[in-house]
Amino acid sequence: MTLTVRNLGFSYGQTCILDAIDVTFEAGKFTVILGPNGAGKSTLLACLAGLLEPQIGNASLNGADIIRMAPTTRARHIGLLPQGAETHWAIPSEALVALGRIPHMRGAGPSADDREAIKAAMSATATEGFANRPVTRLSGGERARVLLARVLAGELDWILADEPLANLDPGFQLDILALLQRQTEAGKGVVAVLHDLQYAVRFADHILLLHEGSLFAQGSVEDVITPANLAHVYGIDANLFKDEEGTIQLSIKGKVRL
Ligand SMILES: Nc1ncnc2c1ncn2[C@@H]1O[C@H](COP(=O)(O)OP(=O)(O)OP(=O)(O)O)[C@@H](O)[C@H]1O
Repeated sequence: MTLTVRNLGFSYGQTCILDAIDVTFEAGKFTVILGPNGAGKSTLLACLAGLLEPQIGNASLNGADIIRMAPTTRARHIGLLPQGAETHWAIPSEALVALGRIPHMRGAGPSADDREAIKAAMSATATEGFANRPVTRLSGGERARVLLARVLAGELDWILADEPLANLDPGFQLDILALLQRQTEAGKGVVAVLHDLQYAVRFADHILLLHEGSLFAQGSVEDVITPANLAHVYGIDANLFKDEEGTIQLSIKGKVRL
């Protein structure tokens, strides 16, 4: 399963938001999209999820244009965890997670497979404890985990996650990153927008660095997280180094002095 973006351009009215984006996403890899606020990260994910139609070029799954796929077919392959998803519907958590199985259901309620997938997703996100509680009565971090469980329950080939760590405490942030990493080890493709460069360095197999709607750099951590790229895109003074255990870490010293 290959997810590909070819010469993709997206505009709101006359304003160009994404320009000439070319990427091949690989299954079994953790791809992290980085870039400053407003760089176009969420817009790119929305194009990959088939929610926005690019005016130029396309996003395709195994050669099929994503925007032209039947919504149910698309939903069996690609799941989007949107940024800061609010829920105003007092639906019990487990019922919300069960919605992630709808693309697989054939009419007559959940099958044994559906129930198993819902249980596994809730266990992986440590959300079983509030299965019966309405999502409107959860904390921001608890709700974020339930929403991720909904995507996991779909057992999709591709998980697109827009800032999946927002609202999570450091322990859960690491749990969720490890969980997403396990998905890639099981052969799924994960594409996540992150703002935390340290986590990107630690977890990414491939990094896309967006800047003002263009793909400023892409490649491995060492290819992309360079002092010159970080200074240009974020205006920060930072560099990679190896700690005593030989693990690559990022040191952020501050803003670039002009
Ligand atoms: N519905 C819209 N109409 C017009 N412009 C929009 C709309 N949605 C987003 N934009 C603009 O598109 C640009 C890219 O937005 P996008 O949400 O993709 O950025 P982002 O990189 O995800 O940012 P952030 O890190 O702040 O979440 C921004 O300049 C934003 O103001």
